[in-house]
Amino acid sequence: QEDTPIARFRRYLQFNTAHPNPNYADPVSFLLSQANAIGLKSRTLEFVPSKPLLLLTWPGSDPSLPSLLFNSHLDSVPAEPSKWIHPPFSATLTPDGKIYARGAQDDKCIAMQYLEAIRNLKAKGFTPLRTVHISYVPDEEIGGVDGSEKFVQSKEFEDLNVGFVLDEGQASTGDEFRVFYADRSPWGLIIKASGAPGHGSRMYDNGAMENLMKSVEVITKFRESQFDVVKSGEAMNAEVISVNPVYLKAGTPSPTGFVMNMQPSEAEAGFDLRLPPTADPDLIKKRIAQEWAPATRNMTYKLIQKGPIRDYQGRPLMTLTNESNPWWPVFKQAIEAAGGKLSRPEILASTTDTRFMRQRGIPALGFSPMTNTPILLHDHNEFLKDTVYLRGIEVYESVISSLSSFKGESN
Ligand code: MET
Ligand SMILES: [Zn+2]
Ligand SMILES: [Zn+2]
Repeated sequence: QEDTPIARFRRYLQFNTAHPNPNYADPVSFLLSQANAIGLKSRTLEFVPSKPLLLLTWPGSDPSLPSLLFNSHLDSVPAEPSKWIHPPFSATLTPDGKIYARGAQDDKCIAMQYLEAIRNLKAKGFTPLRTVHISYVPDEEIGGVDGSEKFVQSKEFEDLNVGFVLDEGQASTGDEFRVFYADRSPWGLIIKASGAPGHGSRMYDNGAMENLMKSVEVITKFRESQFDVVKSGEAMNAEVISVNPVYLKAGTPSPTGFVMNMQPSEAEAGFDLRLPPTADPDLIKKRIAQEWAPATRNMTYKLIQKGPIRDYQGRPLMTLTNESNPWWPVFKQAIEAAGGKLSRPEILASTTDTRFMRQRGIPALGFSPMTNTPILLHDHNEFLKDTVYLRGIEVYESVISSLSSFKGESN
């Protein structure tokens, strides 16, 4: 079997780590064998049975300095194989260099690039001043409750004395690398309507479907108001509140589908809501209770909040990207030293595990070195080009060597 960076990346992509039953054991043992080959220390933590967290360590020459943590998640979102041009866990490499796999961008690329960069730095005889850790965590895609959240609350994490974190970002369609100083907070919203059941032919008020559809209209209006701000150019996507319908559930099932001449007594809809870091969560909660799922329309709702919205001091979860964050210029210069350019720091439209580190006041940036690449996370036919992947390894060599050589004390 070939043993090149691309072959190793493809092997890692071939583990089926999709929810709801991600294979964690096999990718962890693969990563472990890679770590052993490179000569990194390793530990497998299990905060929840069968949900391993792999922690790799490259000790620095001054272990008293705060360390660096490079995080990536092991899991992936599901894929619909029939809608892909190549099977999502085949990691097919096309003649033009595209590697197709669920996870190619989100976020198995960085998982392997961290390792390849360290492999190369070691081969060049580089030794870090600060200790470098890599964490491979479970369950990010379902909120991180049994993964990063438990990890950052653990004694093991405390003992790492982490000074700065890099975690996943998102692809850039242009020549510049993107970097993210905050995420949006993810809420799941389930609204439920109930109403009188009745014959499909009858017209009456306050049916469950009618009540639900009224709410859907109200929410759609709010969605449009937010989207208009983006379309007019006043704000970026990630700077407004997004609310997108993700499922609808109603009707009386029959063997061939649904009973057509009955109006159901219950109807339900699910929404993905994302709040930018400075949004007021209480205001949106009020809006949900009063306008989106009002009891006066026989509606109830459930809000599923995943993770923190503020840090321990009650501040929005944001990492500074100016000179007052001593890691920032070091990171920026490392990108430039690798021949890259960073675009203006952004808020990430989606969500990552960095919110758990930022909650503790640890500076954390989102960064996945992919330029000239379509943004395909959670999409069909997710792919990454081999040349983009290999350039990313060089970028991390620069980033890891610069950050781990940084003498200045940050905290
Ligand atoms: C539900 S927590 C966030 C999981 C995933 N990274 C997302 O942004 O959708
Ligand atoms: Zn991800
Ligand atoms: Zn994802």
